[in-house]
Amino acid sequence: MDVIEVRDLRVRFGERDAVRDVSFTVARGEMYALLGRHGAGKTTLLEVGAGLRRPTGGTVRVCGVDPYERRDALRAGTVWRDGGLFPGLTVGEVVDAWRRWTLDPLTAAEALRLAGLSGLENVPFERLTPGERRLLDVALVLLARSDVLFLDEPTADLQDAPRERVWGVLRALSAHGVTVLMTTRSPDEACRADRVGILDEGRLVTGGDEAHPKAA
Ligand SMILES: Nc1ncnc2c1ncn2[C@@H]1O[C@H](COP(=O)(O)OP(=O)(O)OP(=O)(O)O)[C@@H](O)[C@H]1O
Repeated sequence: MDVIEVRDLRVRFGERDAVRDVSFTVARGEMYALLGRHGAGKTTLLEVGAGLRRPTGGTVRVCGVDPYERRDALRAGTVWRDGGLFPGLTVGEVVDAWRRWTLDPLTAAEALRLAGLSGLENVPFERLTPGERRLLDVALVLLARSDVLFLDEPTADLQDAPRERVWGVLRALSAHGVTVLMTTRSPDEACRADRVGILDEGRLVTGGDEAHPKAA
């Protein structure tokens, strides 16, 4: 079954369609990158997929359910580009605090291992590199056993080594069946995903259901 199904999606702000007639699917364990320029509609699409915004038209299903109506029923996590700021706390303290708000969480050690941050429990948040901060955000959504990730420009502004580290973690998660819908403005980054959908002024100009290797 496709984990993410987007059909004829339209999102209108006032007089303007930010997303129009967009259809695509993402299979379990697949990494799908939405590539587009500034203002192309990537974040809006991610918000709808994550159940944070109701579409104007069309449908979105995540694991077969409407993410806007039944967000609590989904094990889906979202990481925004700006990410969390946790001054004054160590990595372990951040994760422990998050666990207290999470139903049936993973252990802190397991979430940090999956996010490639094992051994950093005692490191203050301020000492983390930008890449490690991004991965800490990933660890926090993994705590809730999320198997669908919506990632807003996960490698933006990272240098080569931390970017590789983030990709390594995402690849490992994908290999274990985690489904990833990510956005990027970089064609090079997009091409590293299993599939790329190019968004231009709200329309998916390529990357709809015409090419779907994992469904074959
Ligand atoms: N809440 C809103 N109200 C009105 N217009 C909005 C709102 N959110 C987004 N837009 C508009 O919708 C269009 C798509 O915006 P969106 O943020 O989805 O693009 P994006 O591809 O994510 O861009 P960026 O790469 O800059 O994040 C833009 O024209 C934007 O100005």
